[in-house]
Amino acid sequence: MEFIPADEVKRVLTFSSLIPVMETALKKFSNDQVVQPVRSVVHVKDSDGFLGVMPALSSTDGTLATKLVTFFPNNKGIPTHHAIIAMFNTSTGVPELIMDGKVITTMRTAAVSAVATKYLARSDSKILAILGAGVQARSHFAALTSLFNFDEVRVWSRTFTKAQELANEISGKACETASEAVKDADVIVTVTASPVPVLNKEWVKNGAHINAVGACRPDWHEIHPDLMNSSTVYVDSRAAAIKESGDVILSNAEIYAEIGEVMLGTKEGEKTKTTVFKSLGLAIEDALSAKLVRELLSK
Ligand SMILES: NC(=O)C1=CN([C@@H]2O[C@H](COP(=O)(O)OP(=O)(O)OC[C@H]3O[C@@H](n4cnc5c(N)ncnc54)[C@H](O)[C@@H]3O)[C@@H](O)[C@H]2O)C=CC1
Ligand SMILES: O=C([O-])C1=[NH+]CCC1
Repeated sequence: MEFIPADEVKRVLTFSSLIPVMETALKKFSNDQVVQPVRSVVHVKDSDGFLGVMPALSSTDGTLATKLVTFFPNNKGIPTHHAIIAMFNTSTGVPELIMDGKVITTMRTAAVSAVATKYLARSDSKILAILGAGVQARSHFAALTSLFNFDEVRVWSRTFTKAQELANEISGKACETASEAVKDADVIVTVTASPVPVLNKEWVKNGAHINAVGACRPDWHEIHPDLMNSSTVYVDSRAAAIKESGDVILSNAEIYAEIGEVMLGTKEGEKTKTTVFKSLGLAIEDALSAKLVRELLSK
């Protein structure tokens, strides 16, 4: 069977091609055009990692796929996330190919945040703050700056030298504290593997937009409950958020809408308060990204 390695995926996939596909994926998901259970997760206690199984069917796209993703936050010297995506024939169920899923996970997550930011942030957003300095921090910088012209980009990480490294790469400013990084920021991205909040209510300017991307476990949260409860909360999937998101579960915050509902126009984009987009990652994002990669490779 054909295997498409990471460097091939990386060679063809761009944010300009991926961002519109992610918008379509989110709309289809919130319009019941996708068959997708909440992912199954196997916790690997000894190393505090997990394996997630993420199947999705989009009949209108002729796409049946599943991603297998691992997140081992204690990995040192190798990435914390690894993944493969398998695609199947929708008429026969015959497996057609296996593709690396790490590049897709990295890029589609940031592409989804970029779409959410397009709908929820103020169009004149000037200051971007990134909390975390790993794979998703870099990817989010690339995706968000492909849509917005920020005057200033700030980075905070729990290890200052890591923040400095990333800030040097992107001509941004490294900050010693998260509160300094987010002061007056219009768009904030939280991309840490922290199990406890890294972002507090009193640091955030009213009306800012937050992409809350880490904390994909029910007992982990990145956003302080007071901030969750004083913001308008959007999610990628309601069903997933009430099962997987510690930010939602531990704060008991009300979910206003799925971001796909805002895109479809079935819910208004409510922007008067601070907005939080809680991202967990959807199988349909991976399935349609894999379909896109396949199409780009066949050109
Ligand atoms: N919503 C989604 O679709 C996806 C979410 N994620 C999540 O995004 C987060 C970042 O992922 P990557 O950048 O790939 O991981 P990474 O391992 O490359 O980077 C993690 C970052 O978190 C920081 N960190 C770790 N523990 C911390 C703590 N206790 N306090 C503060 N900072 C801490 C590290 O210093 C590093 O900057 C993870 O939580 C991951 O599970 C990742 C992929 C998809
Ligand atoms: O959707 C995804 O692939 C992931 N979400 C959190 C960790 C990996």
